[in-house]
Amino acid sequence: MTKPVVLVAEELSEAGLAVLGADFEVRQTDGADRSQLLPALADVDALIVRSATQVDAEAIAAAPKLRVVARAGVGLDNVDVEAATKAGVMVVNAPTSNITSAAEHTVALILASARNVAQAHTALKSGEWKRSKYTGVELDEKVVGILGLGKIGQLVAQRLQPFGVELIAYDPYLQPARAAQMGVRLVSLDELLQQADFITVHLPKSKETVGLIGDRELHIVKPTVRLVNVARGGIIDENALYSALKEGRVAGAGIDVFAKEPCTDSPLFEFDQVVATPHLGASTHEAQEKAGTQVARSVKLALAGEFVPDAVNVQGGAVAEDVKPGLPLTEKLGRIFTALAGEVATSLDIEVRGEISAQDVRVLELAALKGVFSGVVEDAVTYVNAPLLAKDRGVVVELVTSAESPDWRNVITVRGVLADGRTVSVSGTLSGPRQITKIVEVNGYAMEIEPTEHLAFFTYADRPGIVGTVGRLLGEHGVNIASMQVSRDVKGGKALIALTVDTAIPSEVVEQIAGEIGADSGRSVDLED
Ligand SMILES: NC(=O)C1=CN([C@@H]2O[C@H](COP(=O)(O)OP(=O)(O)OC[C@H]3O[C@@H](n4cnc5c(N)ncnc54)[C@H](O)[C@@H]3O)[C@@H](O)[C@H]2O)C=CC1
Ligand SMILES: O=C(O)C(=O)COP(=O)(O)O
Repeated sequence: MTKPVVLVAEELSEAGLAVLGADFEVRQTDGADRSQLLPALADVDALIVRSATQVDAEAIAAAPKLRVVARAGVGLDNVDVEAATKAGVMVVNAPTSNITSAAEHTVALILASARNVAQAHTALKSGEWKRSKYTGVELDEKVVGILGLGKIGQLVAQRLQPFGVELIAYDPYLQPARAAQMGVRLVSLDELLQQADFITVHLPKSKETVGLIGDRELHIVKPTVRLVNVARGGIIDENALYSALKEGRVAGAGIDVFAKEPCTDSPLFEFDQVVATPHLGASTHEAQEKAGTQVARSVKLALAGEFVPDAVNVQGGAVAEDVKPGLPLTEKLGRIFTALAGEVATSLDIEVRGEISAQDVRVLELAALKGVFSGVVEDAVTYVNAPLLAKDRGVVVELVTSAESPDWRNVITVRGVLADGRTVSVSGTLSGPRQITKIVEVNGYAMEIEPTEHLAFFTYADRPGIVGTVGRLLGEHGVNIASMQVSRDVKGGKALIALTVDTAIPSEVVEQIAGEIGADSGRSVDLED
């Protein structure tokens, strides 16, 4: 079997490569070079990048086999998540891998700016012993304004507290009480600009935040203010900052990120009071090891078709331990549903009953849809595009939960209404300490069978001799029965035979059996990949 191909388009830690191990063919390319990147994408299953690779719609279109884009770091502004979602490609990042490093680098730039470390260093090494020129300012009793009190903003706040600063922040998406717990007072953007002696930016780059600190804003700051940006270039408008520095409306700046990178000739470099680093916020051994191993694990999970907690374009977050075993079961229920229905339903209910309904089970809806559409569309169906496939086909999907489950501790049902009004349903459960999966209901008939690779279901008028006929016909075609169950509504009413068999039943044999027993319906289901 050929190994899945993982294209590593930027430097990835040894530890990350080690996690990928021997199960993958790992290729390297320079993601910043389009002429290398685009052809290299032709047959890759996964792509790992940092901030220098533009994973835009063109790159995604150049990668027809691509299943996951992994960003070994935080910012996803270089990945077109919408285009990836449309193509069914999962996008993951490593959201906490480098936040400590970014926060520490921020503190380094704040202190470097306050005490002219870089300028004095350069002067001294070129033979100048200048002390008064590089007189700085203390942090003690100063006001530090944090733009964006998210993961990194909060770590910066914690780290600056012991310096005796007053902390204020602008973040309209955070509760003031939560900020107060961290010793930070939430204020409006203008209040922050007017009050702060140091301003540090920790916002994501978005339509809203690009240019958030522009000309107007830099006219209302204190002239003694020092600005630090370890978030993304362009959030502080570079031209506006240039003018403000030139006109003495800003005292200094510490800049790690630029509107266009790499950047080696920014006009900002002409100012002695600007200390700059080449996007080094995440560049520590520790952060790179964490980012590399986290994304490598996510890539492995994604390519194995498993749930990936760090995925950003599919329901993320931790899946409760009790819910995890329900994922493969629910996907199988979806596939059985489609085999039984033989067509796309107009509406689908994913019902989760019993103890697990107390957990966040939304991911089970995705698993069901993945199963339902797996046999239907040509393209690979993933947790990412399954909801889009349902939407495109006008299938109304509802997740229903209930704590009540009279017969089983937990039951998951996929039930759908077809165009002619018929209802098709299939239910499964996980039982015992080993979480054995069982199908416990099909179209209203109770049963207990394992969802093995090959299944078949026949509905017919209840009468003697049917089991024998089914057994004989399968035997004649060399299909070995592993288990068989008969379930009926009332004696002499309708009955359903559920079979598990060792090999796939050819469709003509299914038809022959259905014909000989006068079945209303006969369906075989193959669950192997
Ligand atoms: N220089 C470097 O090497 C690194 C840079 N970064 C960048 O740092 C930035 C922050 O990262 P995290 O703290 O992990 O993100 P986060 O998502 O945890 O925090 C962002 C915060 O900004 C707030 N926010 C969003 N839009 C806003 C708006 N329009 N106005 C005010 N507040 C707004 C959010 O409510 C949130 O609290 C990102 O841009 C990321 O790409 C991250 C790691 C390393
Ligand atoms: O994680 C982030 O958002 C960063 O900015 C780090 O970028 P990098 O991985 O160092 O190219």
